[in-house]
Amino acid sequence: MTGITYEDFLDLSYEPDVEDLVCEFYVEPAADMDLAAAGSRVASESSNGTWAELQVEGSITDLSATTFELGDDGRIRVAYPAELFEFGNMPQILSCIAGNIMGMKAVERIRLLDCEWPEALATSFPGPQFGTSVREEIFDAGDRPITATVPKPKVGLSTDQHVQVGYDAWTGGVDLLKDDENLTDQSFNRFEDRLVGSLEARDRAEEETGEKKSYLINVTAETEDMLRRTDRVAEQGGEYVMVDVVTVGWAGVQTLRERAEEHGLAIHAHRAMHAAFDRIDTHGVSMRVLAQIARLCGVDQIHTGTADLGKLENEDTVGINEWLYGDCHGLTDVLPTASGGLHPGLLPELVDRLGTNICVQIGGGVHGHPDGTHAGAKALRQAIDAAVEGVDPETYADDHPELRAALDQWGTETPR
Ligand SMILES: O=C(O)[C@H](O)COP(=O)(O)O
Ligand SMILES: [Mg+2]
Repeated sequence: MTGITYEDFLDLSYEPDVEDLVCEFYVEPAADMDLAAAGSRVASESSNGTWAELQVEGSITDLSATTFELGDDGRIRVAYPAELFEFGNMPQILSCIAGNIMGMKAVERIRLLDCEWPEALATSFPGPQFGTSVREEIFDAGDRPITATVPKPKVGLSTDQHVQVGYDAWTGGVDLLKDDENLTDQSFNRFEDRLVGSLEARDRAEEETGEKKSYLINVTAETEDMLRRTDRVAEQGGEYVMVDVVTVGWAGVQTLRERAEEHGLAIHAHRAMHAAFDRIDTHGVSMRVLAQIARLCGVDQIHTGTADLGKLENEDTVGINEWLYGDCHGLTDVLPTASGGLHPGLLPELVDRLGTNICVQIGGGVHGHPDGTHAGAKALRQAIDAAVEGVDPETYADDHPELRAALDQWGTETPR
């Protein structure tokens, strides 16, 4: 029998194995602890230790995590052995690396900042089916970002109104109609009616414009309902489903990913509620890690912010997007979506900061156009075209009246 205490989880000479999952945390220790003590408690509680000394036999420490780096700025790095995890089970992994430690009294604050995913663990997940290729494969969008719009008000439109707004937006030049995060199957706008009506309107819009159009319909629900709705999207000839990944939970996303592949459907991920985890920058789970999890679980598009240009607080949108584009042991990349308080006047700066390999999603900045949704959609497309061509929007607006009206309305101000 050997006694094992939390101090056994600290080893500054440890060199992580290539199969370890390495996590970086920011830690503020409790008042009566230093960073070494708090850091060892983190590794202990998130793997196989606890507050008390344990008497164990055999090689149980093979499953222990090791804190191997203590930074002056409160950053620590912890290595987790692969055997600690059930491969392909995201909830189990998160119950380790972002579980009890988030509420543990040994730390005042703790934030999971970043993960280095080892190959075997990363590839035990499917990753996205399509990722950034949707721009080319579905929309033939060339060099420009694809565009989406969410009808506003976010809930309350009848099905007929919602369908009409979609038609007006599509024919104005928008690629994707998107449901809002809290619209699913309510009494004023039933999922089934909205699905059938919108895809019929999509077909008409495609015929009129000669462009491919698609619909991000929100299937967020209890898992069995979500799958039934996904089946219906496929039966009706949709290309995408949309899901609120944080509120539905990662188990639900994993299940949805399997069903989406059976139908060849892409997944658009809305991140509603992410800020409960990542808004306070000294605590929780960073958006960077949430985006990594989403990629492993297999979403094709995800909201990653607007690089500080919109109405929502943003963590490092550029850095998160770079991670989503970068190599992760051969997993397909993810198309970042910029959304939340955007309007046409912000697009040159947005494209400057984020590039064109994105989806630009605008709600209020389309439907709040002084001449309505159709004109708002035209203004959005004109602003995109101007940004991609590198033409100043003021100049472009000289012979594009819809863009002119949008610029007169909102200028280049960032809304709140
Ligand atoms: O779901 C979203 O992304 C938001 O509803 C965007 O809406 P907004 O463009 O009006 O901020
Ligand atoms: Mg919304």
